[in-house]
Amino acid sequence: MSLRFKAISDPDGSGSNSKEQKMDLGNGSEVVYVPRLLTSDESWKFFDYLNKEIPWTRPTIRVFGRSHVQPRDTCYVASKGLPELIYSGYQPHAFSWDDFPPLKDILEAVHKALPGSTFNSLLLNRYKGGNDNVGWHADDEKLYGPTPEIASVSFGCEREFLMKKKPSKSSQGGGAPHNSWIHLDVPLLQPLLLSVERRSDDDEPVSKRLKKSSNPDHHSFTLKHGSLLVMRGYTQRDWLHSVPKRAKAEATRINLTFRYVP
Ligand SMILES: O=C(O)CCC(=O)C(=O)O
Ligand SMILES: [Fe+2]
Repeated sequence: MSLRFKAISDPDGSGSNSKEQKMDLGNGSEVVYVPRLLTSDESWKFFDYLNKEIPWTRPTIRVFGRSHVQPRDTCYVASKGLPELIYSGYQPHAFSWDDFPPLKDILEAVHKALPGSTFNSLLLNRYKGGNDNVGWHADDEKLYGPTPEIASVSFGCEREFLMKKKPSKSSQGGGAPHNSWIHLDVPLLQPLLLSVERRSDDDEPVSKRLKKSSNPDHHSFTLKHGSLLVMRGYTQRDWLHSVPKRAKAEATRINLTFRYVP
């Protein structure tokens, strides 16, 4: 069985962000993909600004009781008065939206694409080549509540974004591990060939860009320059995601994940 993105509105094929596509992951989890939230030119302007102006840091974090230098640069922006974010034993300094005005323009584009959604904090990541990555995790910090909506905007080098289902409760503890759970840190999907920038990709249904997999518990997306990917519902409770190392991804990618802290 293969789950497919369903185009929910593409009346004119104009290449605007009306080409929103939804994927129902089951049990109240959903992913939405907007291939072109921003035009390529706009997106390169934002990329250059962010690459140069954001005070990127590469903190030491704790994972499974061990200290590591996080394998990507990061920065955090949040509205005043929100509780502090702590992840992997690291508490980032919260910069203000006024420190980086173009972020407010990107946030406005996200809000416009997702009517009714509100975001008041932002985690920025910069991957300076194919070695930089984010391992399997869920953004399930209590701070975000049980069903956080996370809006992820990507700039620069296309990278693969993998999702896999967490083991079901019945397979945790006691019995044999869930089949697909054995290689926790090894992507189970073969890498997609990183596509060379092809204009026509914009018009290609995301279903065609999905790795063909017989396993409905694993999905792979190539996140394009200027695209928006939204995870909502119970996605953080039931699924993990990662951006794995890719030797061929030499160029820099910047990703912004907008979140809401109630
Ligand atoms: O870079 C990405 O696409 C994902 C980043 C991410 O998962 C995170 O910041 O929590
Ligand atoms: Fe994440």
